[in-house]
Amino acid sequence: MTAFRDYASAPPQVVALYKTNHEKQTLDYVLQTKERLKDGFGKRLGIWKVLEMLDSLVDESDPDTESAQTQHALQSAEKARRDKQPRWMVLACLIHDLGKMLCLHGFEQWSVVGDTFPVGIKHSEKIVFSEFFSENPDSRNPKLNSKLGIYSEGCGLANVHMSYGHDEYLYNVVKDYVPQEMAYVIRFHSFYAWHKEGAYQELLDDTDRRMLPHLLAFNKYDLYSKSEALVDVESVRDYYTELINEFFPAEIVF
Ligand SMILES: O[C@H]1[C@H](O)[C@@H](O)[C@H](O)[C@@H](O)[C@H]1O
Ligand SMILES: [Fe+2]
Ligand SMILES: [Fe+2]
Repeated sequence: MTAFRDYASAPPQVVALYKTNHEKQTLDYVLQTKERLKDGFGKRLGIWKVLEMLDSLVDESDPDTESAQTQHALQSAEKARRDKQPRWMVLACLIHDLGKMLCLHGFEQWSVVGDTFPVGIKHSEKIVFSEFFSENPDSRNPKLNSKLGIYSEGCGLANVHMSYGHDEYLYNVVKDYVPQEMAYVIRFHSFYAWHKEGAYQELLDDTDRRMLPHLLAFNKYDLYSKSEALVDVESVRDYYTELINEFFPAEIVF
């Protein structure tokens, strides 16, 4: 593998996913979906169990991995663990994509995976496949298509509606159990137009500036672990169940 995130030569399913995602993720869609999932699916599950449930889910938006999500989680976490990252960071790596279990509840991949972006504001050209926003109805609404849109300068990303997907869903599920840094990394890890490309500076507040280094440290494990050897699940199970138990009760509501 030569480079990660090479969307210029991405396979057709990646392009198709982003086309649908960019056309359908409107402010209305996001508000409705947040309301619909505000209490999740009301199902009590253990974190490790959800991780195992993802062992046949392959992310169609990702040009860099054909492995199932259970492996992606373990590869990211193992890389962070080898680097002696704090325990919260290793756990963040392990669970950050668990929100993809939305796919097991009938959500189509365009509504679950891929990079995220703010809605209710002009779409930045720094978002991958930004040309597909021409078919998003919000692009034709002058109120939603200006420099600040529905937001005010420096309002902070916590007050911005992001396109809905695995990040926002999981943030909502885990936010009361984990440290702020960890919740933040989970919520914004797919917002590459900001954390990698520097777009949307006008929305940031001090919390966002304080959290950015954690997000960038995390991103290294999320992205650059994808070409590594597969992890033998049984050999790391005890280590990770102990780590999970340090932060979470046996079951939480998904
Ligand atoms: O294709 C990937 C994948 O869906 C990741 O889970 C997400 O966090 C990334 O932003 C995206 O580029
Ligand atoms: Fe992700
Ligand atoms: Fe990931």
